[in-house]
Amino acid sequence: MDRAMPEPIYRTRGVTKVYGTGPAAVHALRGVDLDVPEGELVVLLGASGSGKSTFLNIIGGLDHPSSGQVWFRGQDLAALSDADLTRYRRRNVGFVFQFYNLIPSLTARENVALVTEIAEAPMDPAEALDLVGLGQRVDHFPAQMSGGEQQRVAIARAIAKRPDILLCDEPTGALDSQTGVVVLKAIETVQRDLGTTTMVITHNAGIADMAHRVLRFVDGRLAGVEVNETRVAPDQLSW
Ligand SMILES: Nc1ncnc2c1ncn2[C@@H]1O[C@H](COP(=O)(O)OP(=O)(O)OP(=O)(O)O)[C@@H](O)[C@H]1O
Repeated sequence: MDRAMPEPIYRTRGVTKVYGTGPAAVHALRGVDLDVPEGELVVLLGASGSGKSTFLNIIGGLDHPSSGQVWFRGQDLAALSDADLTRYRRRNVGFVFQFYNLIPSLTARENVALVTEIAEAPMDPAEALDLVGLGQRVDHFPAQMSGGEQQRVAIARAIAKRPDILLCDEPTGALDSQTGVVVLKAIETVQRDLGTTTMVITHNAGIADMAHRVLRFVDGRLAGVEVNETRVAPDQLSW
């Protein structure tokens, strides 16, 4: 192993995913080998359909690969039963998607509490909301908040159970750039203050400058991995 590389939180080898069969088969992933170091902020770039979401869904335990291995801290996810994969997902993984999926009839605090009530050692919902800069908004309903604020509630909800990994699929995709920066700041705070390994899919190549590591997907393959020597703060990104 490369000595400069800390023990990876994820290791994937030969991961493929084929949707459908015969002439209609779609080869979404064509053999992905990757090591993700613990605690990093990783950005995934690539054209639409290049396999980014499929890859994130597989390492997040939402889907199984067609072949290949995914190890999470040495545990082969492909070998887990559906029940064990669900347990892994619940304990270890926080998800954030493009659309916030908050429950409209619940306040910010109550939306986060839905998760903390079933987690093992959660944060207080107010603490999680404070971390993403919403300490003053805990009793607001989604309709009373901007898109960026709602997305930060979704981030608070994802991290309140103290997951080891935060997986974000186009978290700023529905936001203007100014609001997007505030959301990216919240994601960076989580990665830095909690040490949560964080992976972010984006179509906005400028966002890659805030990452430790940048993964480029092309047609179901990992075409390149770059390590940023210096990182750019979210409010200094150009996009
Ligand atoms: N459930 C599915 N059934 C069939 N094909 C699928 C399914 N999910 C994804 N695909 C196909 O797999 C390929 C990879 O899709 P994926 O969503 O992983 O790409 P992506 O890089 O995340 O794209 P985008 O940036 O548009 O979200 C695409 O050709 C897509 O149409």
